[in-house]
Amino acid sequence: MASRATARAAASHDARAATRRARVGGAARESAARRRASGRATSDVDGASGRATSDVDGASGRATSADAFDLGQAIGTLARGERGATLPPGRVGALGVRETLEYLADSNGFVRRRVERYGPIFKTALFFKPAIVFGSREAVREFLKFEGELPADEALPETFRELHTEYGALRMTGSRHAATRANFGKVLGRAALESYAPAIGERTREFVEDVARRSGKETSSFRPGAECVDFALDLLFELFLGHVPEAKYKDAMKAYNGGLLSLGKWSSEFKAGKLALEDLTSYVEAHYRGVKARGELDRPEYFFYKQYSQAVDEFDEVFSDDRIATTCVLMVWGSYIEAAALMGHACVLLGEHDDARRAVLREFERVCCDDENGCRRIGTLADIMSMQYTSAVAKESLRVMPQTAGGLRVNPSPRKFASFDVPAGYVLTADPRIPFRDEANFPDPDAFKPERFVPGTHEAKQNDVSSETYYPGGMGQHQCPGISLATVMTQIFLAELVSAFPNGWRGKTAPKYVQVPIVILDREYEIEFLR
Ligand code: HEM
Repeated sequence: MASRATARAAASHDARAATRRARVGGAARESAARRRASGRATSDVDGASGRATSDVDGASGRATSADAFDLGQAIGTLARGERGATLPPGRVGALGVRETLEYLADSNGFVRRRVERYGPIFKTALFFKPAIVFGSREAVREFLKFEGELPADEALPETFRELHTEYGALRMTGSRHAATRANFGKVLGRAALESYAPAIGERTREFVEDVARRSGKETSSFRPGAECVDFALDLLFELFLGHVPEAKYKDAMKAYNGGLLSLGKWSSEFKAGKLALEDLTSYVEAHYRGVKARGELDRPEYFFYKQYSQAVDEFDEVFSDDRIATTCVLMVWGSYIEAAALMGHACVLLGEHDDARRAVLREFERVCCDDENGCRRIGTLADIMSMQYTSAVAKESLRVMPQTAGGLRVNPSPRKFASFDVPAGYVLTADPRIPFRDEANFPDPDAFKPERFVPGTHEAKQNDVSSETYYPGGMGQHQCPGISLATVMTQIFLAELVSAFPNGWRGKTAPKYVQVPIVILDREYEIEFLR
């Protein structure tokens, strides 16, 4: 409670300072760019004299209001041996406590305020580690040239590292990681989506019909934050295990997720998460062995198991049953909250944008409905691929309501990057939220405009998924292999929703979000459908 209050206080202080100092977008970016171009970008404490010199206005050279001496930053600069180095503008502080708490309280706002103040590259602290956050096209391009050599493992918190297990891809590099990713392609690529589509279509229709049945009155209410999470968890269990396990394993998955984000190994959440992981893995391993022993691996519901039964590691050794079971648990964990967050955000955005909602409905009717038979379920990848506008809604939802940051990488030795010095030990992160809000990439960036992502348009070509300006699943070696699955789930959900509730819906209050581990609608937030 106390730390939340501190975070809020820090956030509002910075917001006031930002309002005083900088305008949104162009001017601040230009000023930062000018500082860089003129080589006058300064470290927060002048290396030679120890004087505070932060944030000299790029155009005039006048000192600005942020010049007030910052003791925490001065101590941190000395302790980290950064005197004389030319780091990007920004503040790390002594231990990064203030920045970390502010980030945890409102991560999207945290990045937005700093971009307004410093431009598209700044230093800060993330999870108590000094970090350089960037997002211009040029910086991203330069980063990709060396990103493959950077360890991802060291940037992860200790609790996460242990619970993510030795089989977790986020901890791997090199040939071991490449072999692991080759298997992702088989369970998350095109053939996999083709295989999952009928189950996604069927379960989503049941889910939406259930919501519609709840109330015969004027309106029926829906809590997307809670209900999409529960739905996505069931569905992803079914896609990857071939069935939905009993409730205690769903609770175990939530406890496992809690453990991954716990503050320390001493915490009750970590201990509960560890036990939950053991329970889940034993359960999946026993189930997988049963399927294999009964010769059922070729049944369509066991597509995922089948692929992993043939998976090999970097030495061409087949995966052990234990590894297959752990991978399966990690995949459900890695996907359910992310997919649910996107479903919820897209639902809220469509509720607020009638034109977009009607366009999704028209597209669904064109693909799936006819006068004689009514509207069939979406059941094939071809159906999904032909719903380009609905796909664009999912992509634009990821842009206007980003749910995750980019991946974190630790810089192992001092380097020059984007003309700045980056000391060893700094986290480097290409943050998708920076290009997402850049006018140059997305004109009128605050507006929700799915048309931007309809294939064929100039913006769509420029911002293709995984481009240097649109990378909602991070970039480089650990780039998310599951965005397409989340998008497919969201497309089908939206299509069913607009068709079940053609008069639309609205929030009972303004949307509320939980910020950590990812940005997702609060479980209590309610919308009501209009009949
Ligand atoms: C819209 C939804 C999603 C978003 C925004 C998202 C975002 C991310 C991000 C930011 C990363 C880290 C990249 C990095 O460290 O560079 C990641 C990694 C990963 N994601 Fe997703 N994700 C989503 C959905 C999914 C789904 C549905 C799956 C399915 C299983 C999935 C599986 C993974 C895996 C396995 C990794 C680790 C890849 C590796 O280490 O090589 N994600 N995701």
